[in-house]
Amino acid sequence: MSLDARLVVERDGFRLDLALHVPPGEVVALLGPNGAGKTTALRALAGLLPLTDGHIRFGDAVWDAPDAFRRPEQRTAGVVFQDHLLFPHMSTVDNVAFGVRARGASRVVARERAQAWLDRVGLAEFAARRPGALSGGQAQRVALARALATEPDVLLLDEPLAALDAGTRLHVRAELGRHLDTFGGCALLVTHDPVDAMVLADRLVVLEHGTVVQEGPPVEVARRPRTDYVADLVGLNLHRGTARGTAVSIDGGVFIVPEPADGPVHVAFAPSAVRLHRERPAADAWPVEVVGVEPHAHATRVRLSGRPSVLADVPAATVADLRIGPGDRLWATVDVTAVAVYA
Ligand SMILES: Nc1ncnc2c1ncn2[C@@H]1O[C@H](COP(=O)(O)OP(=O)(O)OP(=O)(O)O)[C@@H](O)[C@H]1O
Repeated sequence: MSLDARLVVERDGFRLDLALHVPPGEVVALLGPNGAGKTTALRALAGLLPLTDGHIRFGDAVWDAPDAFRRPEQRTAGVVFQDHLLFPHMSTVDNVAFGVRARGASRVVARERAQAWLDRVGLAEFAARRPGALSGGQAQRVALARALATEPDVLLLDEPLAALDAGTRLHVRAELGRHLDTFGGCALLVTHDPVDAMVLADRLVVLEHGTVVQEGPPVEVARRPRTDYVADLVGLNLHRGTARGTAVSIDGGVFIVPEPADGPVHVAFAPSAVRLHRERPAADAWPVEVVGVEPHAHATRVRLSGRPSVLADVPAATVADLRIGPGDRLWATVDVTAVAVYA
């Protein structure tokens, strides 16, 4: 059964309007900048926030609609929040058993299932510990076990890895990925982190100001960003221009692209595809001024203003060779084979 929703939530001048259809087995990542409405969407799905308008249905069951509202415990959803919210006075196994009990299982069945799930997340020996005696990564895995132990139809994950340090995050992400692969229900993951989204999700839905600005498979979104936020997220230069054949006018300059097009287009390319020169090397080079130089991964990232302005990742040797520094005037070219052009 699928999750089908149109989430409209209005409050204090903010409006979320998001249509979602998630078939069983699909993992959807909701991405977006601060205040885009991601948590609002998740809270509405969990039943912690009523809709202003729209509906939430799982199969034939109506979770929210103008004339119906199911409380959180009446929805077959499992929720994992960033701060995992385990009960501090209960043992780990009781924390996991709690949700199972709340859905009507006997104490014995709930404990058995909780113990089995702790085993699956590799924490069997921590069953008797209180949450205060667990590390952040362990607590997050307990929260995941607690959500999955209820055998939810819909799994809602709100920044489940955000509170973890980089090393722990890597492990918990891999483990979460394994559980999501075998999870047969619908999963929604809210995240700021493009890596989490790319690794864990089958589909990305990008929200800005409460509305969807782009959605699609991760590879597609990463190759063809449609907003500055998405371009920044996936680390590409993005420009909008008007194409006439292989010439695209962008910001008053002319940019040569590999494939002819006509009309309004997006032009995207990686900073590593930009080449910098002291002397004008070719007719398609354009003048740029260096406005920033900073280390970036294994290269140096150079911010350049011009028509268009771009980011360039250049090897340290090139920076030294050209003596690149703020205020320098250089020429830029782009490896055209690395340029994506799309309407
Ligand atoms: N309790 C609240 N009462 C009124 N407005 C709220 C409340 N919580 C959030 N908002 C507003 O709703 C909008 C969306 O917030 P939301 O927390 O859903 O965004 P988000 O995409 O999850 O952001 P973040 O990435 O910062 O967590 C924001 O404008 C926010 O100020």
